[in-house]
Amino acid sequence: MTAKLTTVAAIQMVSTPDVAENIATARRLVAQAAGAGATLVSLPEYWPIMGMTDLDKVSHAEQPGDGPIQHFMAQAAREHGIWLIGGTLPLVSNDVAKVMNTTLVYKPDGTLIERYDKIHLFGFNQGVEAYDEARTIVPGERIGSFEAPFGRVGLSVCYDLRFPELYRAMGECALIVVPAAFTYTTGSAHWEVLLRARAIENQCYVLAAAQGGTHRNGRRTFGHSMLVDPWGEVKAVLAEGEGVVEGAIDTGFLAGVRESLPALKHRKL
Ligand SMILES: O=C(O)CCC(=O)C(=O)O
Repeated sequence: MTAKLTTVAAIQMVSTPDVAENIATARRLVAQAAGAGATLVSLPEYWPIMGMTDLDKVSHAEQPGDGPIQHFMAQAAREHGIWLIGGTLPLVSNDVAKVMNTTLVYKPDGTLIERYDKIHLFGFNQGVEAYDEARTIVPGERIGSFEAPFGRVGLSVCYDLRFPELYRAMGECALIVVPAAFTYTTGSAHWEVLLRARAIENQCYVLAAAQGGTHRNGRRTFGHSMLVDPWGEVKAVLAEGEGVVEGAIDTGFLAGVRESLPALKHRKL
């Protein structure tokens, strides 16, 4: 296979409770990424709505295939001719009190090609800081991936990053994406090491688009959107605030890492 270079981008946001405002921000940052040459762009987890209570996400959930958030994503993919990984948005679930935390993937012609519902729901209680996604989210049950021109792309969301068996179950991917809204507390301790570990053990690129900053309800997210290469090196990173992180997927480098250190072939289990 001839080596191929593809520019990819992670969008970092500090999303607000205002869906229209977040769509306007995403529109501007996706255009910036595409203008700089990215042909695959990922938005962060909960990019259309953050900084309220978790329960408020339920009232903003869209029906699959309908609503301003999905309309924007399909239109942005088509307008820029990019693969768009739509971070996550709240979609209605079969429980009226809960949503699915969902990644939708659009092809460059704006067609929806994949849906992944976050499987692992975050729970954390340190006394002053506590989260329990299971109160408002229904977990997904199906692994998500799709074929891009440079290879297979595996889908995961935020807390999923802590479960290496999910990535093994995807099969060999050239790229794993991790839209996230990591807490500042757990992110400063674990985010980079987990992303680099997933890249090293799966010998693939990892693109993580994050929320990064202080949201209107006072919640602080860790940011540090990044691209990690299959050797585990961080190629690009943005610590905090809105912006775009860009880098290249190099299939020649990927093949070289797998050839010189054939750990994936040496698996016994
Ligand atoms: O795993 C973590 O430390 C953070 C996860 C998280 O914030 C989430 O899944 O929303």
